[in-house]
Amino acid sequence: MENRVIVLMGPAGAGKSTVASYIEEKWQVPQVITHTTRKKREGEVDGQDYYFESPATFPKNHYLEEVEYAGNRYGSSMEGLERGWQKNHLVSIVLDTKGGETYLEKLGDKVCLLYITVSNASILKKRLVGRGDDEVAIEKRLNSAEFKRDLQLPVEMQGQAEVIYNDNWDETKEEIDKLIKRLK
Ligand SMILES: Nc1ncnc2c1ncn2[C@@H]1O[C@H](COP(=O)(O)OP(=O)(O)OP(=O)(O)O)[C@@H](O)[C@H]1O
Ligand SMILES: Nc1nc2c(ncn2[C@@H]2O[C@H](COP(=O)(O)O)[C@@H](O)[C@H]2O)c(=O)[nH]1
Repeated sequence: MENRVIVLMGPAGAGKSTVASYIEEKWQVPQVITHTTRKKREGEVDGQDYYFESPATFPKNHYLEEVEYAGNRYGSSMEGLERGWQKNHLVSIVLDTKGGETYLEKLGDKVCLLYITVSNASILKKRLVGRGDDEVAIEKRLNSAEFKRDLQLPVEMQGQAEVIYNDNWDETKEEIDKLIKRLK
């Protein structure tokens, strides 16, 4: 079987991490862990949700791509991807759309792009509040250029990415199950 990576993109709060956890639990598709300088949210675990870095340690890793998102740095490594592929030929990674474009450029048909969004963007803030995010961090995120950019799938990826509207979790699971059965 050829190695492939499902790249999950979409606006903050759309449900990218929720989908990544679901496909890991239900379909044993491991998640590639990325690096960030962002502060841990309550319940997040180093090495499980992210490799949490300081501004001093972040540049010491070797990245396939790295971005700044709402004032924090994020990066993913080829080593992380290879570690995932040692466990399974199909893995997933959660990236912003800029990272998704880089993956497509660098990895070509090894990449399966999946854009998760919602029909009404006003629900996104409610989901971030419900997740327990800090109020100041939510405002900073919602006002960031990166959040606004990721409200739409960039033109370059239109027609190349699957799009799922995660308005209703039961319906989303059905869509995801169909996609994974095609890729497995
Ligand atoms: N279909 C859904 N209906 C209601 N709540 C949902 C749904 N999907 C996810 N959520 C909830 O919305 C919140 C945000 O989801 P999640 O953390 O997966 O979003 P995300 O896209 O990864 O966000 P971010 O980019 O900010 O990390 C979580 O509390 C999650 O449980
Ligand atoms: N291009 C990359 N984007 C990444 C990476 N790791 C996470 N992300 C994206 O950043 C934002 C914010 O994430 P959050 O956990 O702080 O909510 C989100 O869009 C993620 O998809 C990465 O290594 N590269």
